[in-house]
Amino acid sequence: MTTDTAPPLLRVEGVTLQYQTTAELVTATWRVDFEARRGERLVLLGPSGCGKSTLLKCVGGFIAPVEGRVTLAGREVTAPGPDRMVVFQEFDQLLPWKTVRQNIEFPLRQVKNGLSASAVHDRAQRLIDKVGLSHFADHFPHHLSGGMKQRVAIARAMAMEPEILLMDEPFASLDALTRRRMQDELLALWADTRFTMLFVTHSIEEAIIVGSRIVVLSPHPGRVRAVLDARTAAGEILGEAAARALNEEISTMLFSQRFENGGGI
Ligand SMILES: Nc1ncnc2c1ncn2[C@@H]1O[C@H](COP(=O)(O)OP(=O)(O)OP(=O)(O)O)[C@@H](O)[C@H]1O
Repeated sequence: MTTDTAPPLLRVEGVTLQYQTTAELVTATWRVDFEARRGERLVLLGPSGCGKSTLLKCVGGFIAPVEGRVTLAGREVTAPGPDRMVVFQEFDQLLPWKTVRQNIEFPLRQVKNGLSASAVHDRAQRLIDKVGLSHFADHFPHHLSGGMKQRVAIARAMAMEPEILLMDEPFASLDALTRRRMQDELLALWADTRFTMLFVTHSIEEAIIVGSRIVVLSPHPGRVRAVLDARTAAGEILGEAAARALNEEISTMLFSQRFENGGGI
């Protein structure tokens, strides 16, 4: 459970991330610092190109920082691992030749010295039930809607019981109604299991709905502009007026930067 005195689960310290292309060296983020406590829903919010996805990939262990470091539960992140599962935006992240159940069971079976066959089955079934896909367990991905596919991707990631769930704009490709429903479902799932989540979005509304704290990043290269609470001191969802005020505060921050930097959100 989250306590303010517990050491942070995730620490991102002075992280600069770059891409070397044939033409140039692209600096995606510049000396970024933030922390996530256990059980927290931390959102990375910022305009397109500010390095949100690159930061997520770095926490995932897919990209190494050129400066700074990332630690999870005190261990430096140097490679991908089952303690950090990622859910992407794309609908095609599932294996099309496997059913819902097989998609969820597959990574569980890959874990060395892992679970018995019956434990794999039970854990997959529990997650299938949790995300409301009990009637679709034996369906293939092409029979599912976009929202259902994202539920499978979330269930698959959660079945691994990672230390932290990394979500890269997971609902961005969904229609507005489904997106809203998925946000609520994600919060219900969180209320049930209190997992730690790092969630990337460029939607201010989504950040305020989904996050308990929001890291606002400045435009390219991404730097931390502010870290804001998106819940009351008691951890409750913000009232309408407080949510609107927070939205305005963030909009002002992002739009003033936009004109300072001549860039677009
Ligand atoms: N593979 C790559 N090679 C070179 N540059 C890259 C690569 N991937 C990203 N970049 C650049 O790094 C910067 C950060 O990109 P990133 O995708 O992390 O931003 P983002 O905030 O997630 O944007 P969006 O919201 O549009 O997805 C951008 O300038 C982008 O052009």
